[in-house]
Amino acid sequence: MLDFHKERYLQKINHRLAKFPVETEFFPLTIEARYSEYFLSLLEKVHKTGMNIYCDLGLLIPAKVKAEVFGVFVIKPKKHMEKWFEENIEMIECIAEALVEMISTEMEKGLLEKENDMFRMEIQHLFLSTKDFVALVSPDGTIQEMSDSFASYLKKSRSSLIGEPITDLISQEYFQNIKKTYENKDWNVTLHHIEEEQINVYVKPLYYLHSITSYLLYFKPIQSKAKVKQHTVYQFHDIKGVSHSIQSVIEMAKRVAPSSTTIMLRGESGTGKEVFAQSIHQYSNRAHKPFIAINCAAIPETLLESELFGYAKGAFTGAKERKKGRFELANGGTIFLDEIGDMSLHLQAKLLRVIQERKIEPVGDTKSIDVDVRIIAATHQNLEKLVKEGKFREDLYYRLNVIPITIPPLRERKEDIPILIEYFIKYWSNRLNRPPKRLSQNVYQLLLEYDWPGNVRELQNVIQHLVELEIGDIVTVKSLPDYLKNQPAMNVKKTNEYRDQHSRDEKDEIIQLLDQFGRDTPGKKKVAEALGISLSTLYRRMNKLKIK
Ligand SMILES: Nc1ncnc2c1ncn2[C@@H]1O[C@H](COP(=O)(O)OP(=O)(O)OP(=O)(O)O)[C@@H](O)[C@H]1O
Repeated sequence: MLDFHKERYLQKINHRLAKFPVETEFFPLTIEARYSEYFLSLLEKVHKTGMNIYCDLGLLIPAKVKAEVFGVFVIKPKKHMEKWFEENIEMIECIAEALVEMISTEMEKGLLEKENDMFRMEIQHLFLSTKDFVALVSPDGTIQEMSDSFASYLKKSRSSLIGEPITDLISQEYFQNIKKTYENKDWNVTLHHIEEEQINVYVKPLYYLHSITSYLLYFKPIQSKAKVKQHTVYQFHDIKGVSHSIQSVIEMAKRVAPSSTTIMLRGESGTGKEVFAQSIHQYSNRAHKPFIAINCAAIPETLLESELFGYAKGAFTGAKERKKGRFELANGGTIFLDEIGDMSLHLQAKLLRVIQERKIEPVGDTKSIDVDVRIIAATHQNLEKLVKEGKFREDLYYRLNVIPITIPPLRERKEDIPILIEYFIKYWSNRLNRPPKRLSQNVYQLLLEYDWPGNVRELQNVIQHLVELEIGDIVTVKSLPDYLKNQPAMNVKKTNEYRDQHSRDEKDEIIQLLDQFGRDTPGKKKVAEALGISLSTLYRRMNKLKIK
């Protein structure tokens, strides 16, 4: 994205040319057709050739970034100075060209820095979002980056590990072996932090100009010992929201949590179904037993069967030993069957038997095993429609739908947005090690007006993005993703309470910015820029809010 500060650059040129009787204007390539055809054709010519043109309108110099023309500076004589201009054109051209060149260099540098920042951010994002256990280590053994999931696996925070020596995790001897590696190698290591945990580490040295700049280490727990996630992280107090609708859902969930009744969680994607499932488990007397989650849509049918019910030794090629299924692993605790609407009819029949008989039959085994598991199912689909279409068994539907709990979409409980914003800002600032930011009034407004099709998960992602991207203390509209910036004006009916609170917030915000940037015109210009509004709008708001 091009960062062209037109006013600043024009000021720069005019300042340097101040002692000459000339004036400068800048024209982007996309200007309105109110200019004469002659002038437009000149602009086009400069654009196409990338060369200066001297004509009766003045001197036209192309403004370029990375050899691409993005606009044209026009330097023309002041009134009655045409003759002087003509006589001194060579000197003016020489100075002006050098100035335009300087601007280009400055912009290219800015662009490069921006690209570097973006690249760094993308890399960071990758390490934050990948489920793989990876670390980037410098040749002296310092951890430069580490995936969040690997840090969680080590029960540490990612930021506390970055900058630390890798030899805190693996032995010095292994690290020396890694350094001797010049191709992908596969080592078997024992991590210091996890007793008796055998883990494979693959090494990929990264080169720049024939020398190693870092090592990418890819850790993989040895399959037979790989653990299924059994712990929960959420409890009811983690469910943020003040709306009547979310509060009554929490109340209902708390009421039914202690018993072992089957629960069906309904709600759009990202509304918090898994958060509720974990909280219900934590609130039940099974809390100290396992909570096992499985996403029925994410695993192919053949695998899903053995994942759910396990398999006997020799059940198929590769089944070298008996494997427990998730139902068995959840024994005494809770199983969370996410995206139940995506389960095949064949597996639905098997699941129905488990519910009716409280027994499971591992694949390739004739003996069944007793299990005592509470089932919490979830779906974003319309199960009634699936039943009608013959895609979901009616008998299973009734068995699962004993207690349906529907979590409302975020757009129907907008009162929850402010508290969620505050919560996620705190969460991501801590997690990313950034000072907490504030949102400008306009950003706040746009977030309140947006429809949130991805619900709380989407809001969380947006806030993460803002905390990561914004350099200043206040997040302005500029930093919002385009789809939020450009949303059509919505006719959200704000309650008076909202409006009052917002006026107070807005007043505080403007006063704080004025204190920061100053109350003179340049200061106010900066305030307006930070708020993403024009100077005149700022004056109007100051008047309305009685700010002196
Ligand atoms: N009320 C809430 N308070 C705090 N965080 C929430 C809340 N609701 C959802 N979240 C967060 O939003 C994200 C999505 O939640 P979750 O995975 O439970 O949604 P889901 O309904 O199960 O989504 P999907 O159907 O796509 O699996 C999680 O990171 C969770 O922490």
